[in-house]
Amino acid sequence: MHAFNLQTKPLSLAERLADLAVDALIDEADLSPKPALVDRRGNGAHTDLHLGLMHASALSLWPAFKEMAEAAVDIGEVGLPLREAVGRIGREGEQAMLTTTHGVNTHRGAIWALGLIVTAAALDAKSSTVGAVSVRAARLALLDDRYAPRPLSHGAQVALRYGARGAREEAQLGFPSVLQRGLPQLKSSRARGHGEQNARLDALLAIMTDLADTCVLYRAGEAGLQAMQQGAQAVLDAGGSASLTGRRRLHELDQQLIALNASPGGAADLLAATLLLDRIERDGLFQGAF
Ligand SMILES: CC(C)(COP(=O)(O)OP(=O)(O)OC[C@H]1O[C@@H](n2cnc3c(N)ncnc32)[C@H](O[C@H]2O[C@H](COP(=O)(O)OP(=O)(O)OP(=O)(O)O)[C@@H](O)[C@H]2O)[C@@H]1O)[C@@H](O)C(=O)NCCC(=O)NCCS
Ligand SMILES: Nc1ncnc2[nH]cnc12
Repeated sequence: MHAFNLQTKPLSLAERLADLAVDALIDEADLSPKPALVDRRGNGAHTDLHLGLMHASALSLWPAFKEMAEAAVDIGEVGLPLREAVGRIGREGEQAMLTTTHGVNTHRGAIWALGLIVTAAALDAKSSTVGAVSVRAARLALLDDRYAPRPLSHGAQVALRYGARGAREEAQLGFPSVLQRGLPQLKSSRARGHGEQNARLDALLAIMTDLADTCVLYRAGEAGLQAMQQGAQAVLDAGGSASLTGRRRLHELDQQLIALNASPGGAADLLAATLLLDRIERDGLFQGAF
């Protein structure tokens, strides 16, 4: 008999969804050149983040994503018991992330967005279109978790100061930045033959054109948000990241946002959500033997 058992056990639905979520986070981190964000080139506008930390953080979240999907399978319906189970698992995931990163917030927004998507997808693996999954995710996000602490987070501070719609509202509305900006741009750039990396960059830029990114508002105020939205639109208007002029505009945007300390971390999370929903819809969830 061979020393190794080369037959791998089929993944459960929860394991497959956790794999897809972690892959989406790693694909987002690796995508380059992203304006003012951590990527293969460097740390963007961040002093406390780097690519290795983003990868380690993504991997540390695998158990939380798996547990959220398992809770969805066990509980079986959208309701307060599932919302509160997922809230508890999300908070534990945040702790695992902070232990891994020694206290740096790498993926708080991503735990929220991708956690809801993983949970919603696991609730009904046969109904895994982008529309169906995002509606279930929104219904979950609309429920109030009685055990959630209400800290004066960066998002809460800019909501008070500017009246901005943050991560919570984005999910409660069914991820409009993903469904109306990121995914249509990803598909149209792919259809124009721009190549996968450029299509993903264009999807990120499309999200940035309209998002009230609370990271940018917190770090650089309304001037920073305007620079992000207008600069992203200028890249797309110039032909996107696959064109020479678009690439020049993208470089200018990178420099401008770094100078303003305006890192679009919320848009990065929503790109990861875009990639995850795209993979779930394109590849389906029935590759294992669950
Ligand atoms: C409901 C929560 C999302 C909490 O939301 P809230 O707005 O109160 O909290 P924040 O701590 O500000 O986190 C929100 C994060 O979401 C991302 N984001 C920003 N704008 C948007 C948007 N318009 N739409 C969607 N997502 C958005 C963003 O995450 C990224 O940025 C993070 C870095 O930001 P920050 O901490 O501000 O860091 P720095 O500027 O670098 O500051 P310094 O530390 O250097 O000073 C990074 O992590 C990215 O992920 C926002 O930060 C939800 O989190 C919640 O309720 N959690 C509790 C547990 C729970 O119920 N979980 C459910 C699991 S399904
Ligand atoms: N690539 C990235 N750089 C900085 N902050 C982020 N938050 C999520 N992804 C990020």
